[in-house]
Amino acid sequence: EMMAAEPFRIKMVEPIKTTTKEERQRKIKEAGYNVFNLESKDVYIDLLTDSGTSAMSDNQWAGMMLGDEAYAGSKNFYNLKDAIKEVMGYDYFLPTHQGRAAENVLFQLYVEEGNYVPNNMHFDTTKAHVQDKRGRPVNLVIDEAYDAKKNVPFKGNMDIDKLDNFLKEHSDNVPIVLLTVTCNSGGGQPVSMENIKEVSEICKKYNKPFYLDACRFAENAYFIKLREPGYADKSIPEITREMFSYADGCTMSSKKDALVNIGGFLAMEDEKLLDKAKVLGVLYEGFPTYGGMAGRDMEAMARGLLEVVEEEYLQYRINQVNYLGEKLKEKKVPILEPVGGHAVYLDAGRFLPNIPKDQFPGQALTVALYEEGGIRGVEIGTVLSGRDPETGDHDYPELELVRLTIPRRVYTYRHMDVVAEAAKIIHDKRDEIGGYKFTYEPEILRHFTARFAPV
Ligand SMILES: CC1=C(O)/C(=C\N=C(/Cc2ccc(O)c(F)c2)C(=O)O)C(COP(=O)(O)O)=CN1
Repeated sequence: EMMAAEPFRIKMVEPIKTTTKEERQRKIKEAGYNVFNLESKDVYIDLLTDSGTSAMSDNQWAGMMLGDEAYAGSKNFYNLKDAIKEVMGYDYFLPTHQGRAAENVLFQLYVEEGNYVPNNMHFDTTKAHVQDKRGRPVNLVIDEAYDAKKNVPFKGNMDIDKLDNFLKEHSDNVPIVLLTVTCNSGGGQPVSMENIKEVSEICKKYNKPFYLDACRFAENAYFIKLREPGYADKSIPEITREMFSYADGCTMSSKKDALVNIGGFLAMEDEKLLDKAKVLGVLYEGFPTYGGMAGRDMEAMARGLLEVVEEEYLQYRINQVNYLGEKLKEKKVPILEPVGGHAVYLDAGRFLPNIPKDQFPGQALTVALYEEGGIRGVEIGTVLSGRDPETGDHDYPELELVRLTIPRRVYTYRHMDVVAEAAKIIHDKRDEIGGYKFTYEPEILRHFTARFAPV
């Protein structure tokens, strides 16, 4: 059947400027070789994150004009409640200003000093908020997740035996079990419905609350439809409702799979939990019918949740990310396989094998991408991983990656070609690339504001 083009036409554009290589070399030096310190105007193709960077639809923008900014009982809150019910099946939710705010509330309710919190893989804000409550994040993803060359359909899966054994040994010290869909730290890899069901059964066996980190739930559902037997003929909402039916609730950063620039929520089945969450919501986010957002933001989010589960959108979204991955593979640039739902992850460890982990190969490749093409990726490796609180040494992750994160409905296939070309040019001269050292290393979430120098 005919190939499909983008399921939209473009009504407004946001001009971007190219810069010269000399300008970029000066800018990145001034930024302490940390792309988080760059100004957006100095970035040509910004692949730092898919979080909050989506393009909204005309339907969502129209919703921005319908903000009911009542302090309590905003109609946008009720529209959002209906959208959450439609797509996730949950009756109760607490709006928050973004995903980490939902994590903050949930973990304050559940996590106490010394607790373990199992997850397939914690992303860094989830890890940071568990640690902020003196808990210990534990990653129990399947071993294949750490083999960048292994092409496995559901690489985000929790290792069920590991989880069972962990709970057998530590059950009294585990207040809650999380599952991140898709698994960002592992390469935007999906979790199968069967695995979600199995995690749910184990949590019931040990009587543990089970929450999904739902940031990229729609992309996860699309992979289930494509790859899992029995789901090819199901609609995306049928699949998403089944996913959430196995969990007690979810944290959600709407900045990803709700197609908005700000916002999030904590959703749950249990009204009593909502009552407890509301107390913290009032303290940290705002009255429970706005939760740190304007009414207009909630309206855009309600409409975004209904749009993100549309199949032709997901087909376009997943195919565009995969296109970049295929282009890079054609050019022999090492990437993590299979290509993720929201990003292509360059395998900096294989790309720059001569740079030791404590000289940050991912950081070196991120800097090179900016200098070569004005492209901003993000290091997902030793820098992001931070230091082990017990040993004080770097908390070395298995993989040294650079995430090329594709915003939703923003860039064209031509932009993908430019990114692949820049990566190829760097790959051809990779022996000239050296490592980096800290000149300033902050205490927590160091990757945001750290400064580096070439060793
Ligand atoms: C699976 C998961 C996330 O991916 C996530 C966020 N992700 C970001 C933004 C980001 C966050 C921290 C960084 O060091 C970073 F460099 C990028 C991202 O790009 O991937 C959050 C938190 O959701 P919030 O951002 O709405 O609070 C919770 N869970």
